[in-house]
Order: sequence, then structure tokens, then C-alpha cells
Amino acid sequence: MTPIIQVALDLLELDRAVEIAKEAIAGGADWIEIGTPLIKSEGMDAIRTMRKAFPERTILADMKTVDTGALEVEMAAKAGADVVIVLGSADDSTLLDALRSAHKYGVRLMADLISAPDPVKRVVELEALGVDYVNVHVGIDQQMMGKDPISLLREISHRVNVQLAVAGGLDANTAAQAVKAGARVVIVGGNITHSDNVTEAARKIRQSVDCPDAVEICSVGTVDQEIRKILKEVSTSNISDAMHRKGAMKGIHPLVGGKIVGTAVTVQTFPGDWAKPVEAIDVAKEGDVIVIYNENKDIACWGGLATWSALNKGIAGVVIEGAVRDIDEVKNLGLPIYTSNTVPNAGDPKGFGEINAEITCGGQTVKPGDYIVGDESGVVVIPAERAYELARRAKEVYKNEKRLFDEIKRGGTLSEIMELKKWEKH
Ligand SMILES: O=C([C@H](O)CO)[C@H](O)[C@H](O)COP(=O)(O)O
Repeated sequence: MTPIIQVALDLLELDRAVEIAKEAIAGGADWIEIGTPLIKSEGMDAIRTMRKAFPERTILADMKTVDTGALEVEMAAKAGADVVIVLGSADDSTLLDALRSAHKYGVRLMADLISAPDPVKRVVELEALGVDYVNVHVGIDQQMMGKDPISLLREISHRVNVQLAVAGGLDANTAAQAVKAGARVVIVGGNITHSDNVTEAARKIRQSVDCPDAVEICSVGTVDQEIRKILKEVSTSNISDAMHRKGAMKGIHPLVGGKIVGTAVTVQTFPGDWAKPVEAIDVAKEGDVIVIYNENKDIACWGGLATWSALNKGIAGVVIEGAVRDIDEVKNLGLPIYTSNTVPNAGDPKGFGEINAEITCGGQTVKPGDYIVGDESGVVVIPAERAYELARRAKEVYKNEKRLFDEIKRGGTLSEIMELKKWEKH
């Protein structure tokens, strides 16, 4: 049986959702899912509008019902849904009444395993209750922490006969794995809807689910490699959005531009002393970023000779709250340097200060090993312990903006597209 591709529309604006659904169908998507955020934004009208726009398509309402199962199924069914999602972790009483309502109104029920405490046990129970589909689902927030649904799907698929759907950050690669692991319905949200070419993105998913054996499984490498790869793709602005406006250094600007991505080697030094910044070059490894705090903005703690040395070590860049000199030479050398000041005079190598202690630079706490990203907008610090999650969230921001750029290029304005007036804070 050919697997079904379900495009999940997790947006807030209905007009955009209709347009994206059209583009996804042109690329080969079968079912249309009205995502939970869209249902919360527009209510049952989201389902009515989609039913009107796509009279022949299977429409799925991601209600994520956890109580009053019968009532919520009835609402979605009367608005035009063909399939309604309830939470698999809901009480059996909710699921059973949702099923009665589904039978009464002629719709199918999908139980979603998102956040179910024991999904392997629960799927067997859900099958016995009589749901039509079970969705093996890793939620968007869980994906940011590195979870994916494929291993769970593999564990579950040989235990039950109920039709399985799968969702959770699927792309062309993982969609193919999902089909091979037994998924009947492949649900894809962001990797289609946030694309600047929705039709092409849907087409790639279509190809991979139709011919899963032809898809080459590529390995992602180490976590650090994956973090660096993502951080090279996104901007400091994307990262700042992902960090809810935290993380940006104040008063630090590009002196020698160029993107920096790397882990911090920190330096605390003192007015008139350049020993520790220079010694940090020997401590740093290839791909590291030297981050220096030097209270004094009138005596440089970094210059041309240090820059040459840093280039010899393969250092990714330097960030300084303090001053740099030899600017003409430093600019010619091309190593990205971000600083708060420039000045001609240097101090002496006195040897005060510390390397790889926690410092404050540009108003941000920086610990050794934190990820530092710099571009023309400035510098952001990403705490090492949240780097994977924040890189993934920044990538979501990046993808979403790419799609918005595309919609603006077609002639809209940002406020029209995002219905800004509607979302102003009251
Ligand atoms: O159900 C979903 C999520 O909980 C938000 O409502 C998504 O539709 C589902 O995860 C598919 O989206 P992606 O994970 O972005 O592929």
C-alpha cells in the first residue's frame, strides 16, 4: 500500500495555511492536517475553511483532546474533519466516548502517543480500545532536545496491527526510515511548511516515501559537529530569537567581519596587561573562539602579532571587550575580530588574570566551552549545556523566516502576512 503523506499546518494564519496546503498537494501531499496551533488560533473555522478549499481531501484535525472526548470529536466532525486526533495518554473514559462520537459522526480517530509515559504498553491498549490509527509522535519541543520517533516506531510496529502514523521533525531521510519501519501515514510539518519551496519540499518527501530503499541514510556526526553545522547556517538574529532575546553581547561590534562559530576559550585580563590574551592562543584549539574581558578601553590587549599567531593555530575568531590596535594590519589578515574599542597604544605582558575561568564580556556570562557566534549583527553566547537545543530552535526560526521572505517576495508585506494587528498585545 502506498504510504500516505500528511502535511501538518502548524501556523497561526489561515490564509497562509490554505496557500501552503495547495503548494504541498502540488508536490504530492495526500492528507491535510490542521495543526493544534492553527486550531487554537482560528477555532473550528480553520476546519470549515479547509473543507471548503479542499472538498476532496482527507482533512485531519489535531485537537489533541485530553477530556470531553465526545464533544471535541463532534465539534471537529461537524466542521468537516475526516480524522480527529485525541491524546493517547487521555483517560480510557475519554477515548471510549471519543470513539462513540466518532462512530456516530462517521469520522476516524487517531490516538497520539506524544508524552505517553509508557508508549509501548499504551499502543497495545489503544489498539484494544479500537482507535483507527496510532500516531508515534515526538513533539516539536522534544525534537529540540534530540529525540526522534523512528526508534520508538521500530519498537512498536511489530507489536500491533493498528495502522501507524509517525510524526516528529521528519525529513526526506527520516520519512524513508519511517516507511521501512512500518508507518502507514507519514506526517511532516516544518520540513514542508517552513520551506521557501513548499512544493519541492513535499515532492522530496513523496519520492522518499515511495522509494524508501533508494534513500541514502546519511550519518549526522557528533553532537558538536551537528551543533557547529547548524550554527554556521543560522544568523545571530535567529539565535537571539530562539533564546527569547537573551544571549546577545552589548557594545561589541565587528572590526574584521566574517562569521564566527566556535567554542569559547575565556580570558580575564587587567588594564595595561596583554599577557593572558596572547597565552590563550596556545591554550586554544583549532576552531575555538578567544573571548577576552579587559576593563580598559584605552590600552589595547590585542594586535597584529597576536592575530598572526591566532591564524597559525586555526582559531575561528576573537571577541574582546576592551581595545585592539594595529587595525590596518589586522584588517588585512582577515581573522574575524569583534571588539568594543580600537586604540594605538598597548600595555605590557604582566601576567595578571586567568585563562578559562567564567567571565563577563559584553554584559554576558561566558564559560569555557560555551558556543560563540558572531556575524554582522553582533555576537551571541550560547550556554554549552543548551547548545544543541538552541541550535535546533534557531534553525526552526531560520526556516520560518525563509518561508516569510518568500511570501514577501511574492508581493505581500510582513504585517499583512503575519496579521500583526490581530496579534498585538492588549
Ligand atoms: O503535532 C505537531 C506538534 O505537536 C505541534 O502541533 C506537529 O504537527 C507534528 O509534530 C509534525 O510537525 P513537525 O514535527 O514539524 O514535522
